[in-house]
This record gives sequence, C-alpha cells and structure tokens, in this order.
Amino acid sequence: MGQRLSGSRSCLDVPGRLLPQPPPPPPPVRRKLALLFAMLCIWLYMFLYSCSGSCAAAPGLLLLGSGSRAAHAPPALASGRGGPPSRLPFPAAPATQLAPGGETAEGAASQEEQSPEAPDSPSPISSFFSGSGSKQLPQAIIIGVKKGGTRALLEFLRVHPDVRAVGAEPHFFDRSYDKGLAWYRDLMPRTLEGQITMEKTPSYFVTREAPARISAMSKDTKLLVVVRDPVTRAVSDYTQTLSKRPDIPSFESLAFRNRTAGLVDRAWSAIQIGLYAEHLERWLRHFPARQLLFVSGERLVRDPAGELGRVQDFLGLKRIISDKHFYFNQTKGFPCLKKAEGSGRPHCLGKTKGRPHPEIDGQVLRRLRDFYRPFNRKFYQMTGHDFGWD
Ligand SMILES: Nc1ncnc2c1ncn2[C@@H]1O[C@H](COP(=O)(O)OS(=O)(=O)O)[C@@H](OP(=O)(O)O)[C@H]1O
Repeated sequence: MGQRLSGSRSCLDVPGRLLPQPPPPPPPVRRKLALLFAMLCIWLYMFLYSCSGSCAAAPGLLLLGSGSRAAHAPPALASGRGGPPSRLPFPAAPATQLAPGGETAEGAASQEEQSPEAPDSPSPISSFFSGSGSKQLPQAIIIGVKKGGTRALLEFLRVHPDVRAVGAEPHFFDRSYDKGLAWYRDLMPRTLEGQITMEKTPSYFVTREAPARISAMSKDTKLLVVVRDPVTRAVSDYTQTLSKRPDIPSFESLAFRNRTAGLVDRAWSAIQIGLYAEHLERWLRHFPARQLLFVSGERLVRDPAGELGRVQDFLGLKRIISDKHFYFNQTKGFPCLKKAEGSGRPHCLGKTKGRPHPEIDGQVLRRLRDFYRPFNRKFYQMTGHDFGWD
C-alpha cells in the first residue's frame, strides 16, 4: 500500500483507463470494521445461545474481572473435580424428618420448590458463559432452618462472583437420594476452578438421614444454618401453611396438646423444627462443629452485610458482598439487593418472603417462649453464641 501511494503512478492517476472502483479503506478503518464485525458475530452468537433454551446457571459478568479464585477455593471434595462417585454409599431408604409421628415431608419442606423464589434464569450474557467449567457436587449447603431466612442468604450469596448456586431446592438428601449423586451433580450449575457450588434445602436440618448422607458425599462439606427465634419461626411456618390451606385450625389450637394445662404439642412440625439443639446433636455426630456456621435470621434482616461478612469468611471467600450491595426497601420492609445476580436490576425477595403474620394470642406466645427457653439455652451453649431470643 505504501509503495502504491508513494509510487509515481496509481490507478487513480489514470482516469478512464480502469473501471472506476471505490478506493480501498485506509488500514485503521479496515481494522475498525473487522473489529466491529467480530463484535457483531460475538453478540449474535450470544443472542442465539441464550435463545436456545439453555437453563444452566452460569457465572455472572463479574467473573471476568474477579482475578484469581484458586486462593479462595474450599477444601477439595473427596470425589474430586469432575469425578463424583455415582453409586450411593449405602442403599437409600426413605428419609425420616423429625421424631416418629412428628413430621410429614410437607411440614418440614419449605414448599418453595413448587414455585421457586429464584429459578435459574441466567441473563443472555451469563448463559453465554455457561458452556465453560464443569458441574460439581456442592461444597457448601444451606441445610436450614425452614423459614429462617434461607432464601435471603442464598440470593445474597449468589451476588458473589465465586459462588454458583442452584436456584430451586434440590431435596436430594431427603427425597431423592435413591437417584444417586450423579443425578444430584447434574442439577448443579457449572463452575470454574475456585468457584463454590451451593444449594439450599431447609428440610435437611430436620431429616434424620441427612447428616450421614451429606458426610458420605464429602466429610468436608460446609454447612450453613440460618436460625431464627423459634416462636417467630413457628408463626411464619404456620402463616405459610395458612396461605395454602386457609381452613386449617388456629395456631393457638395447633400449638397445644392441652391448652388449659399449657401442654405444648412438640409433635407439630411448626413446633418441632424449632428444637434446634436436638437437631444439631445429630449433625455433630457426623461433622465437627467448625464445619457448621449459624447465621442469625434476625441479623440477616437488620444487617445483611454484617452477616454476609461472616459467611464469606466461613466459606473462604474474599469479602466482596458489603453494604454497597443492599438497600432497605420501605414498601417491602426488608433489605433488598441493588443488583441481582444475572439481571443487574434491583431485586427484593418475592411476596411469600416477609409476609405479614396473623396476630397470635399473647399468652400463647409467652407459653411458647417458656417452652423453648431451655432448648435455646442449650443451643447457645452448643454453638457458643447467644442469639438473644429470650
Ligand atoms: N431480605 C429479606 N426479604 C424477605 N424476607 C426475608 C429477608 N431476610 C430474611 N427474610 C425472612 O425469610 C423468611 C423466609 O425464610 P426462608 O427463605 O428460609 O423460607 S423457606 O423455608 O425457604 O420457605 C421470611 O419469613 P416471613 O417474614 O415469615 O415471611 C422473612 O422474614
């Protein structure tokens, strides 16, 4: 090109002797056009990819700029990356939730799975990246408690670029254990090296078989439990059931075996789930205390960033989620995310989270507080933390 321009004659110098042709664009313009074309191709590919119905959860955009994550990787799973045992460590038996006669699967389940609060709905851009990485068994699980604030914790954690979580509740260790670990792993989103795979199923905390089953998957699994004042939790649980079956008896009548005698019905799931010390005992037979983190459901509402700070430390994650990520939504009366994972838009939890509770007789609430007090004290001792419910 340079020669042509600097030479004595060019085709432009001889009008009429050659067919008229548009001049070739100068090099910088051509480079820009090529770049523009490449960008257009990438955009088109991403668009087509996201329209193809791929629902696998995928790393968010932040992933691109988050630097090395290997430094924050949790202990490796016994099964290793990409190679989980697909056979069950022992034959699957139906899972038992709580004491005999005390619980039905429905009572312990959050019922979220029927209308997941946060289905996997990756943005087109995150879908684009979902092809990379591999599916791993979770290294950390939110095991409970139902109505403790488990959805809030998972949604907040998903903002972290090193956390990838399945949106709906898998219920593997209580309801689908016979499907095998390969089935379970397949539910998980793809992760890159150093990213943590997570799920939440609050009924695990009260499922007898869950501790042994999770430990058989990996002894290193980190367990998170969001706990909330058991009395408020019971009312929240009841509120959920009432919303589905408005004809159920009153909270006051369900809470007692004999109301006049003040005999609390601890077989009622709404009551029994709140006996945290008893459930925790079973977990401690399979996991060392250092592998469990108890998140305060109350503090998660009051100071989400503070509680998320503890959680990030526990998971070995860089402290990225901070005050900057939250705002208090006056209408909802709860903290919400300024930018949700995937969409980048402000996001509050759905209307089944943070709903008003029916008014409960004050005397009944006081009796329940007395009932729970010794269990709460024991729980404070076991965890080394006073949650201030008394
Ligand atoms: N930020 C934010 N927004 C909305 N709600 C919040 C939030 N943080 C905690 N909570 C509390 O979470 C309670 C529901 O708990 P879970 O998500 O564990 O419920 S479930 O077991 O999965 O059904 C829910 O209980 P209710 O208030 O009874 O609806 C909330 O009090």
